[in-house]
Amino acid sequence: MRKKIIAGNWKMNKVLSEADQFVTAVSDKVPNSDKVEAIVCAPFPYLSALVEKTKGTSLKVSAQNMHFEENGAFTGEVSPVMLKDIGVSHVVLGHSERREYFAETDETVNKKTHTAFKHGLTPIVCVGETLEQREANETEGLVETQVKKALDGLSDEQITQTIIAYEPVWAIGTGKTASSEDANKVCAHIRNVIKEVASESVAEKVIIQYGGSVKPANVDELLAQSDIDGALVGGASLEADSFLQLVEAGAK
Ligand SMILES: O=C(CO)COP(=O)(O)O
Repeated sequence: MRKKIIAGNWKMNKVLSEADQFVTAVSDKVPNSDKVEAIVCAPFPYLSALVEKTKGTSLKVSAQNMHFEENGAFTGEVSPVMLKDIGVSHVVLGHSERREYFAETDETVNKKTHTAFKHGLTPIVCVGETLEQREANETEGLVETQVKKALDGLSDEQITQTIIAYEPVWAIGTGKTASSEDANKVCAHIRNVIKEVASESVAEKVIIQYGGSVKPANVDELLAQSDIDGALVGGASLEADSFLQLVEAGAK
């Protein structure tokens, strides 16, 4: 039985006092359970403070991006070495907003998955189609390519540890959720792709999240699906109460 992982992606939201209040309200309420894991993906300036504040609790702290190089002349970038050094455990890679606005490609996502593992960070790799691609029936092919390229060259052990987040772009921040059956179909397809590139036993272990307008009202139905092992949540992760409801749903 795979555990559920609920990750709240704050994107570019909150000032430090709000981030601090959120973690104060949430961290002690996250259960220490083998059924659910809870992660907050916070903006870079807060990571260090949040790692300190969550010590001794079950709430994990993730970055939302990083560079693939360890250091060097890359003004404005943050490296995996820095994230590891301050105690961050996870990093979101290839979010559709990074792909759309910041020229992230399958190739850079692949480089980043490799450096993430090199430095002991767990990658949350995002894949998903645009509305245009869905309407052209390209969803499965596109997601397959994104997954294969992101995981290229990783060992089976590393693939087992990778978290994949299926986030249809048209469902992000729009209030439109993929039906749980449609979301599950794509997540099951991703599991098949992993079976092909690694093995059945690896595919059975990999955590595949769904993301796109997940909220307390629809999370139970999504998590009840056979191949959806959690959620990557934007809007509904910004309020402590709503985030905790999502975590509770994952613990059921
Ligand atoms: O992009 C998302 C999480 O990474 C989803 O955002 P929303 O939950 O706001 O649709």
